[in-house]
Amino acid sequence: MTIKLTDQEISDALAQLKGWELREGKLCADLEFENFISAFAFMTKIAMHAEKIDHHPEWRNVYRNLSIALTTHDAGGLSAKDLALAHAIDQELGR
Ligand SMILES: C[C@H](O)[C@H](O)[C@H]1CNC2=NC(N)=NC(=O)C2=N1
Repeated sequence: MTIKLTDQEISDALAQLKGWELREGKLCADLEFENFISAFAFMTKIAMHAEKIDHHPEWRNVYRNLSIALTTHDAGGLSAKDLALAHAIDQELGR
């Protein structure tokens, strides 16, 4: 069972993360790319990383837009794994 972050831990983490916000208990970001292929190429890179760390995003892609929501199913909320994946996504974005 993965340990769920406390509200304080989440608040502290959000202060470190730019472009992410808490929505309905999930760590969310809305991204816009140059075109569909750029968005999908990004998703492919993140998919490979997610598989490597065995932690997967919930996401919705419409054309060049990608909405990401991170949560840890077996913690019933946010865990350190979500923060790590958010940082990996930001690194891939170069932000
Ligand atoms: C069986 C498999 O290891 C688990 O389902 C992993 C895979 N990826 C996961 N991803 C996310 N976001 N939350 C999980 O609890 C989770 N658990």
